[in-house]
Amino acid sequence: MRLSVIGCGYLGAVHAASMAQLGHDVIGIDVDEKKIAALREGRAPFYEPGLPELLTEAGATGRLAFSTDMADAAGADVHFICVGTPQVHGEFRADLTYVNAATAELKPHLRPGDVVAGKSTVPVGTAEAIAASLEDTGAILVWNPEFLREGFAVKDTLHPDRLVYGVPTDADGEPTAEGTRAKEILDEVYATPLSEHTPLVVTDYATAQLVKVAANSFLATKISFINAMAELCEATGADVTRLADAIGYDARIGRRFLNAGLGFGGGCLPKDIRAFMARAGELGVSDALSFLREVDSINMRRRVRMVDLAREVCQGSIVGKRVAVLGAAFKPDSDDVRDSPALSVAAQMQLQGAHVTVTDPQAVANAEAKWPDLHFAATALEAAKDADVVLLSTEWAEYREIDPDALAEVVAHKRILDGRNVLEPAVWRAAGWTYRALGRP
Ligand SMILES: NC(=O)C1=CN([C@@H]2O[C@H](COP(=O)(O)OP(=O)(O)OC[C@H]3O[C@@H](n4cnc5c(N)ncnc54)[C@H](O)[C@@H]3O)[C@@H](O)[C@H]2O)C=CC1
Ligand SMILES: O=C(O)[C@H]1O[C@H](OP(=O)(O)OP(=O)(O)OC[C@H]2O[C@@H](n3ccc(=O)[nH]c3=O)[C@H](O)[C@@H]2O)[C@H](O)[C@@H](O)[C@@H]1O
Repeated sequence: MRLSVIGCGYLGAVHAASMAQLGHDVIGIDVDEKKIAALREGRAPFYEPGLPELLTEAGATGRLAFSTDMADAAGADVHFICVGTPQVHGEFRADLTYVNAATAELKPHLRPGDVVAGKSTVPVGTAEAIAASLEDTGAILVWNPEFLREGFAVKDTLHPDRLVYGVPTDADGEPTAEGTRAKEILDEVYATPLSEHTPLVVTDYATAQLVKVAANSFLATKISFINAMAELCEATGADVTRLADAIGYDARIGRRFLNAGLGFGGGCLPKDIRAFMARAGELGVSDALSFLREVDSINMRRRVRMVDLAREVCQGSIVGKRVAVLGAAFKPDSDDVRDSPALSVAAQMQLQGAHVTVTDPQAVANAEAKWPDLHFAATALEAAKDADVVLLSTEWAEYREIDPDALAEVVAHKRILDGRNVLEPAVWRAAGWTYRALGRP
């Protein structure tokens, strides 16, 4: 099939390349000329494992092209909307400027029967408004939320846990004739994953939009739950990692997403729970989501607590202290620094008078662009030179496996803060280090 993917960021670039890999003819559109220039040369504009290979393979087939001109989307059977929906500065709600602009720019190029598939994460009600705005084109809007994780984006796109289509429905909630037609077209797009027995949920617009923010809210809640337990562990001398293991053996709870530490960041979970709260307020049901306020607060408290912990290990003050921060990305295997807990803590410590040097295997350039006042180093050993305290803030494999003796050679004081609860305390203590973590003795 002929597909267009509008917005070629972390979601769209992977979606475009993956769809070409599935055998479709794909045109990726973005307003960012640099991004499109890189993609045209078969280079990934950001770090995502597997994407460079996919771009090379799919590019070689001639099925994958990129453009900054929306007119090049004309003629596609399905147009995927993958533009950003960031948090409005200073408010909780989502900024729909890009979604609205992209659909308005696409509109003149739509033919009756074309499918427009929204993948961006939006407040419930957005799909209905877009469908109304496109009504006179005869195109059919489907809401097709995306659940990929950065770092696993290629695998998650080619082998998703589930697919969700929000289609036009009648008064009984059943797909209309247009809804059924759109489902058939999307089934063709996703024929390969569907043939792998990927569960498919076909529903109305409102449910499809809510599925996405409900899923992210649940994940955020799970992380904040274990971080709340970490606070209790800290007050009682208990170990949150053992607690997570023990409750995680209950299949109803499950161990995944129970890793306590610096909490969640990134371009999605924080802004999605806030936008969800804002939307609930507009709908007059803010009480239903008041718990998300606490989820957010628990999460943000972790960052503050980590700065306090640094102060504690430095005998009460970090002023003038050299702090090495291992990790800038919001999670390992990504160069994304949007709302990164690592950088947020690094910046706080710097603001409070510490001399902070940050390193990351992939995210230094993005981090430097966002926080030019911080110092950066290429490697952990370089960052840790003469450090009074080292903070492991993003659990990249190379930091999890770092040798305490090698690190000891370069630091001024052997003090390690394990912001992700991934180091073995006994090993570090045996090597003469002061080891501290959030929720672990
Ligand atoms: N990053 C992720 O892992 C996931 C993101 N999402 C959602 O997908 C959406 C996109 O997220 P990301 O890819 O992370 O954002 P991003 O910021 O990396 O990419 C958005 C892209 O849209 C482009 N764009 C903006 N206006 C445009 C227009 N009028 N026409 C064409 N392109 C335009 C931007 O230049 C940018 O390259 C958001 O709603 C996000 O919540 C959903 C699931 C996973
Ligand atoms: O909507 C989105 O964009 C995506 O948001 C998240 O994916 P992502 O942001 O890539 O990363 P996660 O793996 O969910 O991690 C988010 C944050 O939570 C933190 N985290 C994760 C797991 C955990 O146990 N503890 C924890 O603190 C991570 O360090 C990271 O900062 C969801 O997992 C995806 O399903 C969703 O599609």
